[in-house]
Amino acid sequence: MNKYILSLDQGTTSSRAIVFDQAGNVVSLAQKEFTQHFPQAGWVEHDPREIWSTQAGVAAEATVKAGLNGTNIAAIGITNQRETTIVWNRATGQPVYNAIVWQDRRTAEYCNHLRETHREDLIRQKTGLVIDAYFSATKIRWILDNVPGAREQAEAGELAFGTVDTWLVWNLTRGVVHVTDVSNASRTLLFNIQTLDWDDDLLELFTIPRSMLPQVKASSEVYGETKTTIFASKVPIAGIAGDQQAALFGQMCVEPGMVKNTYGTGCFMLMNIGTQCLMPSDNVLTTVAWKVGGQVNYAFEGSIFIAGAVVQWLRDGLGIIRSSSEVETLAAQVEDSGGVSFVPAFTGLGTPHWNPYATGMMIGMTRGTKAAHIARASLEAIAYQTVEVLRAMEAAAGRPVKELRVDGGATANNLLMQFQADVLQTKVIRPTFTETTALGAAYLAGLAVGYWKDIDEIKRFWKAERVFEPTMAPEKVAEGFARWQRAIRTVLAWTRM
Ligand SMILES: Nc1ncnc2c1ncn2[C@@H]1O[C@H](COP(=O)(O)OP(=O)(O)O)[C@@H](O)[C@H]1O
Ligand SMILES: O=P(O)(O)OC[C@H](O)CO
Repeated sequence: MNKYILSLDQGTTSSRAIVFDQAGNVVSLAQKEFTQHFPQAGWVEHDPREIWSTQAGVAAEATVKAGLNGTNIAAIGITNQRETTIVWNRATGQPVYNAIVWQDRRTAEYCNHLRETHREDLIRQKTGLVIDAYFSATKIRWILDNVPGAREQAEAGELAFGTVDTWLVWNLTRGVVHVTDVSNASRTLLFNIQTLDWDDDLLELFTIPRSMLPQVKASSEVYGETKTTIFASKVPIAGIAGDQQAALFGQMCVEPGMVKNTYGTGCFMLMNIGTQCLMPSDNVLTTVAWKVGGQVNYAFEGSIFIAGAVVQWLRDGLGIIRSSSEVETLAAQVEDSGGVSFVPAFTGLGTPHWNPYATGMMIGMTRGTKAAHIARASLEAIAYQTVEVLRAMEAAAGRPVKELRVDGGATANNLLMQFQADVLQTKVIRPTFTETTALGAAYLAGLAVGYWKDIDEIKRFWKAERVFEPTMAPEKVAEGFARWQRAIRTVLAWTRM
């Protein structure tokens, strides 16, 4: 009987499930968007039950579409939007509050206070991260402080915390397994990436009881078996990684120095730095890439909070396009942005600025400004933010980046990819298969159960579909980037910190 790997990819805007065969090909795919809740300015929440129901729904759909049932599935791999925080009651399995999403800024004030009163460099040495509302710790603390009775229940050992991977495994095993993997743990601001354990000093600082936390496992091992009725038989859950780390693995950036950039809701650039935990002084993060075969691999990361989401905003907020793909046709109607600069800092700024209060700004409009110029300025904003991150990463690594592997929904946009290569002055390589996040989780799961022998076997599945070579004159590149930097400075001058 042929066997397959089922990958569950729980993203910020949708839940996806993909069935892969042994050659790394897609056999079937199902996807469902779910509700975004914005209860106050700067707050972003998801309903954990909707995360689970959409994920369970697409898992069943993809399996059925492929004509399979649980007996044909060798293993399940899970990958997820990271940092998003869920706290639930261990006995009932019910969340005590909505999931607080990675983009949520409600704890920015508290982070500012922490920055003033605590040694940020010490926290950085332990976690590889900066103090920012982006990460899970302050979100857990907020739930314990604001949901009536939550702190008492947590202290009595009645509550469990998890990032989305943990929540999915808990539900897939009906409350039997409470685990996460090292890559997700490294995004919480509670995990010491040197000792690879939850850090007692940080737990004390954020007043979080250790009993709430999941057990931290490798990214590729059998964590348990499914107990849900979705599958006719028990299926091993054998791979977990945060979506950006999974994409790094799916892109086969397995050698130090290899870099990928994923263009989804946000943009996340990761560079493999090998087995040593290096801490650059710049605002580049250090994170755990994965633990496979007993070996931990680290990565540098640059995080951009708004990338493809700016295109969604043009569609849903401004209504100047009907579908995301229309942005390319619209932007192609003009040669350039006509002097318009757009900084889409809708949820603050990440790397390298780390400013939670920054908001969006569009500047340089005239009577001649058309929707096409705004579309173009939006795509340019994605590309220029990426330039800032890549330059910071090069400074951290002490060497230039020669090529960038790209993936994610917005890489379908050829105009954006060509402009990206131009302004980076670096080769941009798009693989044949751009759902690398799901692929990475599938690889991790497959390796754990012997579906694939080793990394060398899966390496040969990666193939370039198109290489975008830089063609723009260097003076033009420099002029455009200088204008972008001026726009960023203007946003930061406008913003309080
Ligand atoms: N042709 C396109 N040009 C630019 N952006 C696009 C295009 N197609 C999709 N996108 C953007 O890509 C994002 C979806 O990518 P995806 O990788 O599915 O993201 P996520 O995993 O964050 O939900 C959306 O924000 C969407 O606006
Ligand atoms: O849902 P995505 O793919 O935009 O990824 C979100 C990141 O994991 C946030 O850190």
